Amino acid sequence: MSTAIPDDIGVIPVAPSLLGESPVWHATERSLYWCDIPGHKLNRFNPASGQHDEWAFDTDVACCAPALGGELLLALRTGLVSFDPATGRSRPLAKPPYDPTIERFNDGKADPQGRMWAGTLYEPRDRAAAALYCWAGGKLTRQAEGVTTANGLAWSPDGRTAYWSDTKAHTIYAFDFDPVLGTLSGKRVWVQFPVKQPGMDLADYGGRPDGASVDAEGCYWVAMFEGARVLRLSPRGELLREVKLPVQCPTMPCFGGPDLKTLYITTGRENRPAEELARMPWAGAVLTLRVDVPGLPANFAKAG
Ligand SMILES: O=C1O[C@H](CS(=O)(=O)O)[C@@H](O)[C@H](O)[C@H]1O
Repeated sequence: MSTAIPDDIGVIPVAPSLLGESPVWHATERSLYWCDIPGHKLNRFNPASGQHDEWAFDTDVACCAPALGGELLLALRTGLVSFDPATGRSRPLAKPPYDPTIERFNDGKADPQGRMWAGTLYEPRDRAAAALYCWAGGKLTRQAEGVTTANGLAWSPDGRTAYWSDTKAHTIYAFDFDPVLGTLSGKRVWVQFPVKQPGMDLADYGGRPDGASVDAEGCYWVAMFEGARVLRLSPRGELLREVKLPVQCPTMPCFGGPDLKTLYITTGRENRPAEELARMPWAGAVLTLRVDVPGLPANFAKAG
């Protein structure tokens, strides 16, 4: 029997992604963009008109950020590009700073000053060899390391705290962020979730921290991959709210709509058991939830 969809949860009427990620509300286009990483697609949906567009790539499309000038910055497995949705053309910006046969970009977004940040996923997952890179002034530089699956990048409303997570370690870190220099310091564990034990039943597991977004009160909304829920954490890391979802693998929430009070949540279905997909047929869809506190608007990246 399939899990009932709660009254407060909506579903965007678009075919499911294999692994939806990096939802971002484009304020000037009044549209939501998101990536399907292994599906090699970038999606755009305008909720007012119902128009859906998609663009296919020949590699993994990890994350996207709207850019000044109408383009988008995309972190592909094969490097960073500036993509023009009007023409479908990509302009290469930077080569991958890793071996793309075993590593790829993962979660990323623009900071409040327009630098583009993207973390990586180290696919052998046998050591914490993934890192965080920043694109600014025409250069891609390594800014943090020591994780396996980089995720959860977000900034506090004053732009002085940066959040970053390692999904595999079930850990969210906080850093002091220098908005002028764009540097991270003072790395500390901000929230540690219980790690999944071998053979653990998913009903007894809360999930691991995946993508995230911050609201206007500085609270951190995080998708709990395999935990069928999103959480709202206070700036002190306390649990303020849990929203149960009708899919096992939410991947990232973002705020959108003209009032920034719709939470859009990407989800995944890749490699999930058939029994789970039969029970949770919305896996891979983008879910929606109205919230009381608006989100911070998405930052626009600078291509150059
Ligand atoms: O590939 C991905 O997978 C992880 C989920 S897992 O912890 O590796 O199982 C997800 O967090 C990540 O965002 C995604 O790109």
